Amino acid sequence: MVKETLDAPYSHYLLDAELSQKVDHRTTEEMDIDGFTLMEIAGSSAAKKILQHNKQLQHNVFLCGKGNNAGDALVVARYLLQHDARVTLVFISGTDDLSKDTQKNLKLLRAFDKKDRITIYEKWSGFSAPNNYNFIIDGMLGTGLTSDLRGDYAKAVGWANQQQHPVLAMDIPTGLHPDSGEKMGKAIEAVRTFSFGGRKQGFYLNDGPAVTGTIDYCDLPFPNAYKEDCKTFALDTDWVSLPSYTPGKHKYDSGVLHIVAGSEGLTGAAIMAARSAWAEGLGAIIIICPRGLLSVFEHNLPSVIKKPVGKKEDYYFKESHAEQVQDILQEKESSMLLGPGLGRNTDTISFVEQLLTTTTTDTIIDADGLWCLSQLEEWPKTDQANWILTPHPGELQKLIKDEIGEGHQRLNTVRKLCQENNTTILSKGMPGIIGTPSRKCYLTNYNTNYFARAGSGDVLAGKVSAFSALGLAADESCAAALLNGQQKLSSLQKDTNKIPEPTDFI
Ligand SMILES: NC(=O)C1=CN([C@@H]2O[C@H](COP(=O)(O)OP(=O)(O)OC[C@H]3O[C@@H](n4cnc5c(N)ncnc54)[C@H](OP(=O)(O)O)[C@@H]3O)[C@@H](O)[C@H]2O)[C@H](O)CC1
Ligand SMILES: [K+]
Repeated sequence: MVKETLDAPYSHYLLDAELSQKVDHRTTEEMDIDGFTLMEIAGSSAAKKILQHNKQLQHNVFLCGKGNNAGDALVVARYLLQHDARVTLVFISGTDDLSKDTQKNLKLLRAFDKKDRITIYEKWSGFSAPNNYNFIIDGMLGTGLTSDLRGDYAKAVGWANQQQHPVLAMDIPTGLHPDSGEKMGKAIEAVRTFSFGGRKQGFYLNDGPAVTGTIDYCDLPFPNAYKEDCKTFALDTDWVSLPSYTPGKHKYDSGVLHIVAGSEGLTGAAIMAARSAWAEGLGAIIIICPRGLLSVFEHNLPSVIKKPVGKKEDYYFKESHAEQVQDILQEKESSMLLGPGLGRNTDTISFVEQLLTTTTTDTIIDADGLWCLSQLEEWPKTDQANWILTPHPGELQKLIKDEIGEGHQRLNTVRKLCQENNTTILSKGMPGIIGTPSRKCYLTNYNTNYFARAGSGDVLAGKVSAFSALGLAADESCAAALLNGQQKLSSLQKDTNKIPEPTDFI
């Protein structure tokens, strides 16, 4: 099994609807903490955060469904009422069928209203918005969403999204699927989402990032052990430590990376990857290339050692080169980056197959290396070899020989592929997904669309390979590379409005 070392704190566990409901259920059943208490904790912590940021609240509109999500909103309403704000409640499904705890909270809210400051609409059709108000609070649907938005729910969401007033969502923007991040017909476009007891996986997939706004995590007293089934985590700089540079005594003590790359006309990718890896402080980078390309690398990469294979007239890798490459790899303990600019000759596919069949070196496979792999009937992976694959969506599709779809489907594909092949995958796209052999997946929490430019993939592959060569485990190498990109992006955005170029991430 590939060694995995990422260990997300519980605050970075991303729940799906099933796990949310299971954790909720176990807490009420086994810990004897009733749902009303959980609702009070959820709603009161959201209310306190709202009041902290907004001292002058005069009037707020609450859109309520009939389940417990509405109960959370009613708790918020009570706190705001206590701070003298007026409250308009709209019950999309009326009040006859409210869940038990939501019913209780409505009764309690009414008991707090001594100054006639609450207006209640029992159905959507009669609702007319007050002239002036601060926020729309979305308490229509949470984890109980089961299908595309029906009837008046869809109308209420459409209305809320057209208003100038910001929408604050309870737990999940109504209409967003908690697991897939897809809009179920329509979804509330929130400026802030108060997420109770755990952020939801769907916030980071598909439409999720566009509609959740700022996510405020509100803790609930759920025992950590109940979350152990969780297999999806948010990747963030606050819990993954990036490696710091420590020079070794000798160049071969400080991390060695072999880059097996290049074919005629395709040397740029390897040059970008080598520069990117070199910037992380490796002791040595050794480019292994077909001998005919030696002068290109000599000219462009003075700090890099070159080990050409084959004859002067070889401009791409052939099967007969595999043994020589394997001998070079065995000279030094190292990681290998296989793929940048390899080209797509039939002989190169055989070379890749032959090399992978024999090598036990930790291998990062990118670009044409992935293409060659996709042409093979079976992956020639030895049990001892640790692989990291770094496909963009098109390459992933080729690898599985099927459609992969958007974020959620891609997440499921990556999870399955990693487990079946005992490999780590850094799946590029929005979000970036790291998949591991144990089925655990990590999702990036920033706009990775900035990397969708030619050359970015080579820079990223260089970083993953550098961190692997520096001794990080496969999952950590991917995480460090993605977070390295996030840090560079945020310092670039602080200093300038320039559209980031791949070289900015070196
Ligand atoms: N996680 C926790 O521990 C806590 C969660 N809280 C909050 O509770 C919600 C989940 O509450 P739940 O009652 O299970 O579900 P919802 O409030 O989301 O709503 C379920 C009702 O919605 C109807 N429904 C479902 N899909 C649709 C749709 N597409 N269109 C219209 N209506 C829909 C459904 O009614 P049916 O009669 O149609 O079946 C449900 O009745 C969670 O998200 C948190 O906000 C607690 O307050 C704290 C602890
Ligand atoms: K909601």
